[in-house]
Amino acid sequence: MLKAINLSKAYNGKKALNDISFHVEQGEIFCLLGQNGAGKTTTINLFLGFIKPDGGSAFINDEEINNSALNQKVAYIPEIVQLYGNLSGVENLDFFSRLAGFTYSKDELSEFLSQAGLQAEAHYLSLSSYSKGMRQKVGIAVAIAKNADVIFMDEPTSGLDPKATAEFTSICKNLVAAGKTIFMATHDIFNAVNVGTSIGIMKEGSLVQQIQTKNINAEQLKQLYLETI
Ligand SMILES: Nc1ncnc2c1ncn2[C@@H]1O[C@H](COP(=O)(O)OP(=O)(O)OP(=O)(O)O)[C@@H](O)[C@H]1O
Repeated sequence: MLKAINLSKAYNGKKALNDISFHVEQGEIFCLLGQNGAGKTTTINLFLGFIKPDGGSAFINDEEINNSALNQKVAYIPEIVQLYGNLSGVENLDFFSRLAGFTYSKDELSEFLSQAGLQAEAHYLSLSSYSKGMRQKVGIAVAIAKNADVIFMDEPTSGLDPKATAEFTSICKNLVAAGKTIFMATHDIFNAVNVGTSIGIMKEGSLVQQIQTKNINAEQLKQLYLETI
C-alpha cells in the first residue's frame, strides 16, 4: 500500500531524510518512532505530496506521489485537527466532506461521527466545546467520509488521557478491520506496541530499525529505542 524507495530530503544543505526505504502493507498500522527532528513529519509530508523529495520515490498503491495532485484516497490527521469552532461536528464534517467532493445527508454524517467514536450528544454541539480527543474523532470521521484508503496521523495520542488513548486504539483497530491502512508518527512507545502492527525507529533522518510488534513488548521496545537513538 505504501512504499518508500531511497527517499532523501535536505533543508538548507542539512539532511532531514537520508535514503530511507520501507513498505507498509494494506491493513497495517505502521508506527514511526524517533526523537524530535528525526524525520518523521518529513516522511509523512513527502507521502502527502506537501514537499518533494530530493531523491528517491514514494508510492501509494503503486502510484508515485505527484505533489501537484491531492490524492483523494489519502487522509491526514495532524496533531491538532483544525476545524471551525463556531460550527458543530456535523457541520464541520459536512464542510470538509464537500471540499473532498462528497455530499452526505445529516444522518450519514452523524453515522460517520459515530463510527469515529464521537458520542451522539456531541454531534450538534459547537466545536468550541470539544476536547482534543473529540476534535480528533471529527478528523477520523473526515477520513471515513472521504473513503480514504490510507490515513496518516502525526502524534495522535499526544495530550490524550489514558481513556481517550484506549478509545483511539480501538477506533484504529476498527479502521484497519474495515480495510484502511494507518501510518502514524508518534513518541508514545506503549501505544505503538498496543496499536501498531509494525514499528520503525528513525535516527537523524535514517530508518534504523523495523520491528513487527508481535515480536516485542513495550519494555523491550523501550530498551531497543533507547539503545538505538
Ligand atoms: N520546513 C523546514 N525547513 C527547514 N528545516 C526543516 C523543515 N522541516 C523540517 N526541517 C528539519 O528537518 C529535520 C527533520 O524534521 P521533522 O519535522 O521531520 O522531524 P520529526 O521527527 O517529525 O520531529 P518531531 O518529533 O519534533 O515532530 C529537523 O532537523 C528539522 O529541523
